[in-house]
Parts: sequence; C-alpha cells; structure tokens
Amino acid sequence: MSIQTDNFLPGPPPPKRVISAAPASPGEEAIERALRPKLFDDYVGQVKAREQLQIFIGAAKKRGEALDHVLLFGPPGLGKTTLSHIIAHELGVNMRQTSGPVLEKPKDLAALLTNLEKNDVLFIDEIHRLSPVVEEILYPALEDYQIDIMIGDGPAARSIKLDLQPFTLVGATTRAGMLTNPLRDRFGIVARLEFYTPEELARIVKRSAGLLNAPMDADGGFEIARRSRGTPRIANRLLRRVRDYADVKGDGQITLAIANLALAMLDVDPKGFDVMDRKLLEAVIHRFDGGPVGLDNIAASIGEERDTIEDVIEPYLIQQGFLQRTPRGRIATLAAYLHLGVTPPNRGNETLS
Ligand SMILES: Nc1ncnc2c1ncn2[C@@H]1O[C@H](COP(=O)(O)OP(=O)(O)OP(=O)(O)O)[C@@H](O)[C@H]1O
Ligand SMILES: [Mg+2]
Repeated sequence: MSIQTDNFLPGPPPPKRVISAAPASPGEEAIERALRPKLFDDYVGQVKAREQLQIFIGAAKKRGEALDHVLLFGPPGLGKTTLSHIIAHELGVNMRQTSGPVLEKPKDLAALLTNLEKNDVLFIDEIHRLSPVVEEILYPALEDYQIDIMIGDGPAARSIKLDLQPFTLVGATTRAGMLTNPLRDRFGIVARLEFYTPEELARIVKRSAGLLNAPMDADGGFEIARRSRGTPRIANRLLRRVRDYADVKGDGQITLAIANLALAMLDVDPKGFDVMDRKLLEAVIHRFDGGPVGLDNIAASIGEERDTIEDVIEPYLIQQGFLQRTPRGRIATLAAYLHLGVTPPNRGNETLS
C-alpha cells in the first residue's frame, strides 16, 4: 500500500475532453472515414515513415511479392489506421481489419488468415492486446505462411498444418513497449508516427474544411492547427466545433477571431492544452512540489487512469517540453510553471530545465 496516496482524494470525474485523442462516438468515426486520405498524395507529414513505405511498397509490387510485415506505433489519432488503409490501397490488394481484443480464440485468427488472398493486408489494431494463445498462432503464419490448428477434442485431437497465401500483417499500437519480443522481431518494417507540426496540421485542416464545405481563412485554419496537440484527429474535431460556432455566432466564415472565441469556449488554451493537461501539470506542481512524482500518484490525484495518462495525456506534454520523464518520476519543467503563471521554486538546474 502506498502511504502517500491518502493525503489527497481523487478529484471529481474527469470532464469529457474535446481534445481527447480517441474517437468520441460512432458518429465521429463515420466523419473520420469521410475525411481519411486514401492515397499517399493526400497523407500529410510523417515524411520518414512515408518515404520508407513508398520504397518498400514499390519494391514488393515490382517483384509481385507480399510487403514485409509492418508495425505502426505512436499516440492515438496520428494516422495509424489511415496509413494501413493507404498501404493496402497502394499495394492494390484487399485489407481485412481486426483488433487484438476482438481476437479471443485461435480459431478467430485462423479463419481470418485462411481467407486472405495472395499479398493481401491483414490489419490488427491494438496488437499489444493479443492474447498469448492467439499470438502463438501468428508466429508461424508470419514466418512461413503456415498455421498449426487443432482439430477435435480430447485424446482424438490432432494438429494439422495449413498453408496460407503470402500476406502482409500491419500491426498498430500506441505502445510498442508492450509487444512481446518474439512478436516485435517478426516485423520487417517498423514505423514510428510523430506528432505533426502546426504547418502540417494546417494543411490537414484546410483539406478537411474543403471536404466539409466550411468557409475558412488561412489565419483561422492555422489557429485551429496550432491548438490541436499535434494530432490530426483533434484538428478535424476542433475544426467541426469551430465551424458550429461560426455558423451560430458568426456568418459561417471561420476566421482567426471566431477560432479564438470558439477555442476559448472549448477550454482549449493557446498551447492547445485542455482541462486534463492543465490538471496534470497543476497536480505535479502544487501537490508534488514539481516532482519527481510517480505515475500512480498522478493518476490518483487527478482521477484519471494510468494508461490514459501514459498513452494520451503525457506524450504531448513531454514532446512539448512541459513535463519530463525521469527514472524517479515525472517532473514539471520551467515552461510548465510559466504557462500556468506559477512562480518556479529556486532550485537551480536540478529539477527544472
Ligand atoms: N497524415 C494525415 N493526413 C491527413 N489526415 C490524417 C492524417 N493522419 C490522420 N488523419 C486524420 O485523422 C483521423 C484519425 O486518424 P487515424 O484513425 O488513422 O488515427 P490512429 O492513429 O489510427 O488512431 P488510434 O490510435 O485511435 O486508432 C483520420 O480520420 C484522418 O482523417
Ligand atoms: Mg486507429
């Protein structure tokens, strides 16, 4: 038992985040599909991953072979699912889609694998959540395009080998660290998706505004882009909320003034941080003297799950230099104090940077 945690009670339930990186509803998923680029030409940013993939896809097509297995990793909403569709599209093959938690039994995976046609793509989302028995089936499939399946029960049970068509597994995960080593080793191509720059997001927002028929000027678009936490999913969501605001409070045109007002109403601050981001930074600064503080203590303090903090909230704060991850815990940086308007303690360079 931690003795520290009873000094503070968990806060009220966390507010619903407009800038949460996960899709909010089935309705939002449908809109996302409509805005999802289908070709590399429309896929903005991720230059490194895209260049690599374009070369390997070109080579595989030239030889008429299946593309090597691809692992895509990075925080939610950066374009992993989008990229997997583009890979299949550019290869000119079918894509079948599933996810780690959905594949409960070995036979679920076996059914998918045996239905694949030559060089098809199998996309497994949240691949870090595959059960060990399912993962076992996957190894020989990835290595030799073969699976061993059990037929029958009890003493009469026997294992048979089935040949598969050559195929490409595209796995997506928000946490490469949670993959088992044997699984990770079987991916020939590993692409890490990075947060987008405001300029890249501005291109995405402009394209989406066009598709949504939303009149927008460049400054309005850039303001939305700048406050989207480096994440296309958030950029598209903020665009839709700002458009609503423009329709009701203005004349429908998305301008800088309208964007500023709408984003202030949504509690997205000038750095693109929302209530949860600020709550986290405030907790580290006020309740833990700026850190170092462990993830569990932060989680208890702000009433948010550890995994959500690690996968969704902190990667951007760390990337932007507001939080540091050290072996002893999280530390608020000088930028965090300044952003919240708190006077930093005078501790030299030991904990502040
Ligand atoms: N590079 C990009 N260019 C243009 N739009 C993009 C790009 N990446 C993502 N998007 C947009 O962002 C939305 C979310 O992307 P996507 O669903 O691919 O994210 P993800 O990484 O799979 O997220 P999750 O981890 O939650 O599954 C898509 O609907 C798409 O419109
Ligand atoms: Mg996805």
